[in-house]
Amino acid sequence: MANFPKDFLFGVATSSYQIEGAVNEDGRTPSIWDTFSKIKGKTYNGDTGDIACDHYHRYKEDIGILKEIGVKAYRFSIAWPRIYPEKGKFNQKGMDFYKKLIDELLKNNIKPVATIYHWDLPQWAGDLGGWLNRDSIYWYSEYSQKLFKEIGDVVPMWITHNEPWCASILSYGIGEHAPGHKDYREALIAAHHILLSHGEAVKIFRDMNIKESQIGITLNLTPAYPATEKEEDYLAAKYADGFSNRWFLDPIFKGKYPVDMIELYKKEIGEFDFIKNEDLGIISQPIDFLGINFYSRSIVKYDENSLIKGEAVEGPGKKTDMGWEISPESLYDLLKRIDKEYTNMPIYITENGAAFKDIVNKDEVHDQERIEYVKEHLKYAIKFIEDGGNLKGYFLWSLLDNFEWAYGYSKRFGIVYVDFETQKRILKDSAIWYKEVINKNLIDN
Ligand SMILES: N=[N+]=NCCCCNC(=O)[C@@H]1[C@H]2[C@H](O)[C@@H](O)[C@H](O)[C@@H](CO)[C@@H]12
Repeated sequence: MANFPKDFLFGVATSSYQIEGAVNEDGRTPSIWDTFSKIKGKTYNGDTGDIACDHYHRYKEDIGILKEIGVKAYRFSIAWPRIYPEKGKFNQKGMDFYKKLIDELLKNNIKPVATIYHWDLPQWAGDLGGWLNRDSIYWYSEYSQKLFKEIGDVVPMWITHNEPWCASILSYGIGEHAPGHKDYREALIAAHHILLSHGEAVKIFRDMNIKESQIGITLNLTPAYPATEKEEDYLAAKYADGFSNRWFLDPIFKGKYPVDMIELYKKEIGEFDFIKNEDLGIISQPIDFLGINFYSRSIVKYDENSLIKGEAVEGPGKKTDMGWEISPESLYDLLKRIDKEYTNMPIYITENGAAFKDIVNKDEVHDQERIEYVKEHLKYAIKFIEDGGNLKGYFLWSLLDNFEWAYGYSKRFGIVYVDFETQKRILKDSAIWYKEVINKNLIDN
């Protein structure tokens, strides 16, 4: 048996484009994901977020489920295209949806945790170059300042960005996510402007002196391990760590980009002329907490021909339906590393969870693999806390089965099953198990 601290914050997480639907309602205009998902071949089966979990209309029912599970906090994201459907034009109706959502959460004694940006950039911004345009920091500043004014007093935890790595590298470099570009220089420019917009939003938040509220950022961090004891594989792991983790951690916590990665990238992308003198000082504004999204680790072997001198090899552990190795001990390694090398400010695991092939049988879903996945990761979370680690909460990804980006509806991460034909919700065994963990504040072995 392993106990959590008494004030440990148990939550679940979702994001706007993945669950809301209602993409043309109350003034919302398209995001880059509305556009991208309609391009043939970009998403599994041509799936889009047009309807998703119809959460825009069913939010009261879904908050009722949060209440039933007993979560203390709910991490959701705000759809920028609902708030500013056109450049510079605020949409009160879009804002009113989130005010109603937050009111319902507070009525149910659930702490709202708002992510300002979870990848659904308004298409009007995409048309102006998106995150490649340095003006994106002004568009984002106007957006975040308006949110702080409208709901700053009822949202105790703000997350500026969800996974800058995915919003830049996966989207402008690898091309798997919107807008689907495959240009590594673009990817680093986008990453820089996203980080810069984070720093500007933190400055605005501080200047507004919003009481009883904290601000941070969520990074997806993937610990990298060498495939063998060979020196070249250790080098490959170092570069993989720079590619996934240090490129974002270092500017935020050390006020500089990692020199080894700048040297490595310079050959490919040329000069870093998009970085202005004052930028790193803005990016490294002090924050109140770090959000970490953890799913798996990477194991790499040296590869002379790859940009980052390495290629991933399959790990020995069991896999989730995403093909990601289940490696809970890597979460412990990661947390210890962050604590030792970066910060001992409060950390929240803002996403952790797994996709498995769920089968409905007489309105029940026996997802024991998902229970085991979450249980093992929570055990290592407790181990870190028992070491003195400043881990303050855990948000399970996700509340509902939802639109899994390029995988569409083919991958189910929810602890609540969604029948997308009928929109019926069914609590999986993992939801019942999580309810018990929260209620008892401990993990049974
Ligand atoms: N190097 N490297 N690799 C990074 C691999 C990215 C892993 N995917 C994520 O973190 C996304 C996060 C997202 O917030 C959520 O919107 C997604 O639904 C979940 C599930 O996919 C996770």
